[in-house]
This record gives sequence, C-alpha cells and structure tokens, in this order.
Amino acid sequence: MNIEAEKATAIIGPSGCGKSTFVRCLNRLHETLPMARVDGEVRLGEEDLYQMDPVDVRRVVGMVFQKPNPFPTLSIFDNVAIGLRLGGMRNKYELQQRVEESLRMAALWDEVKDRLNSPAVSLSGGQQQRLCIARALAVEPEVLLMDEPASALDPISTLRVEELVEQLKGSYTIVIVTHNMQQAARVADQTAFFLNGELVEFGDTTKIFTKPSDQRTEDYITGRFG
Ligand SMILES: Nc1ncnc2c1ncn2[C@@H]1O[C@H](COP(=O)(O)OP(=O)(O)OP(=O)(O)O)[C@@H](O)[C@H]1O
Repeated sequence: MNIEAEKATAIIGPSGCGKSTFVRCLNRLHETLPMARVDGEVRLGEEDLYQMDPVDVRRVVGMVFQKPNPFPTLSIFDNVAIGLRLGGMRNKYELQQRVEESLRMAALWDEVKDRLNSPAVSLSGGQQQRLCIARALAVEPEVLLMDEPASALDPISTLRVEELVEQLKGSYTIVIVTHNMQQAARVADQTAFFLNGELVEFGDTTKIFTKPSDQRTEDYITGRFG
C-alpha cells in the first residue's frame, strides 16, 4: 500500500479481519508480542522503519487507541509534556509553549487552559481522547495512527474527533481504523478494505464506496456481510 503523505487513509473491514494488526505493524507495536515474526517492509519516505530504533519509530509514528488512555496519575499538562521531557526538553517556557500548541491542535485548549494541573482522569471520555491526541502530537510525529479513536465516544465527541482528523490531515499523515463506513467516507481520502487478514482493495475513498473493483468490497459496503 502506498499511503499518501498528509492525507487520511481509512482501514475498514469486518471484525477480526486484521485492521489493528496492520496498523500496529506501522509503528512496530506487534514486536512486543511473544512469538512475533516479521516479514516484509514498511517504509517512511526512504527509510525502512524496521531498520530504525523502535523508540525513534514510535516518535515519528504516533498512535491513538480505541479507549482513551491518559496516564491516570498525571495532570493534563504532564500528560502532554511527558514525551517532550523523555526526549530531553527541560526548558519550562519551551515546554509550556509546546503543550499549549499541542492542546490547541487537538481542539482541547479552551476547555482545559484554566485547569492544566488537574488530573487527566477528571476530563470526560471525549476530552481524554483529545488529550491523548495532543500527547501524540506533542512530539511532532509525521504519522498519526488512530485505531478506532471514536468508537468508545458519544456522537458529539465522535464528531469532534472527525473534525480534528479533517484539520490535522493537512499537516500529518493519518491512518485511521474504523468500523464505521460513514466515518471512513467522511474523513478519508484513501480507503483500504481488509478481509480475513488480506488487503482486498485499496484506492480513493470515493471509488471504493461508489465503484469498487472487487465483489467482496461491494458486498461489504452494501451491507451484505460484516
Ligand atoms: N494477516 C493475518 N494472518 C493471520 N492472522 C491474522 C492476520 N491479521 C490478523 N490476524 C489475527 O486475527 C485476529 C484479529 O486481528 P485484529 O485484531 O487485527 O482484527 P481487527 O480487524 O482489528 O478486529 P476488530 O475490528 O474486532 O478490532 C488476531 O488474532 C490477529 O493476530
């Protein structure tokens, strides 16, 4: 698959078809599983991600998971700052700047600017998810992987996350796993359809949803299965 830079690519397919497994290959998370074996190649520009230090890979390729997972003992500020501090940023002013910028990009700043020292877990689920997006953006990744980022959220928070994907895709390369075909159609420029661990079809979202080449894609998007 040639995932285009600074666009949003959706990964769709029925439950268990391998969507999460696929995106986890893109930032090498699956290697943490016992008995994992690696085949093939993932390139970011000219660089082979599997030749890089995995810690560097995860800085360049950030990830947001289905359930918001802020660090429960840390404040809102520290959740966003942690990656920067681990990367060696010590200057307080610089940290503040970057935290604010990341929270603004995640469309959360206005809601939290007066309580940055409150625990992250005091936020609503939708706010926590935007906090996790801010945490991922703080270290300035090139790619943002989102594994069903809105499926645990209410409709209003879902809409906010979708709006965010729209905004972010001009600056970041986004790969979003979604169960929701309408969501894929709304936010993604390109869509990949997976079935039984196999990539069946990949192309422009409009084409996948209006004129798919493969019968299995057509059956899935018209609701015949899955
Ligand atoms: N290409 C593959 N070959 C063999 N097994 C695979 C392949 N891809 C995924 N699997 C296995 O299939 C199972 C489901 O995969 P995964 O969780 O990635 O699916 P999913 O599409 O994200 O599912 P869900 O939508 O329910 O979250 C896992 O046990 C995974 O190890």
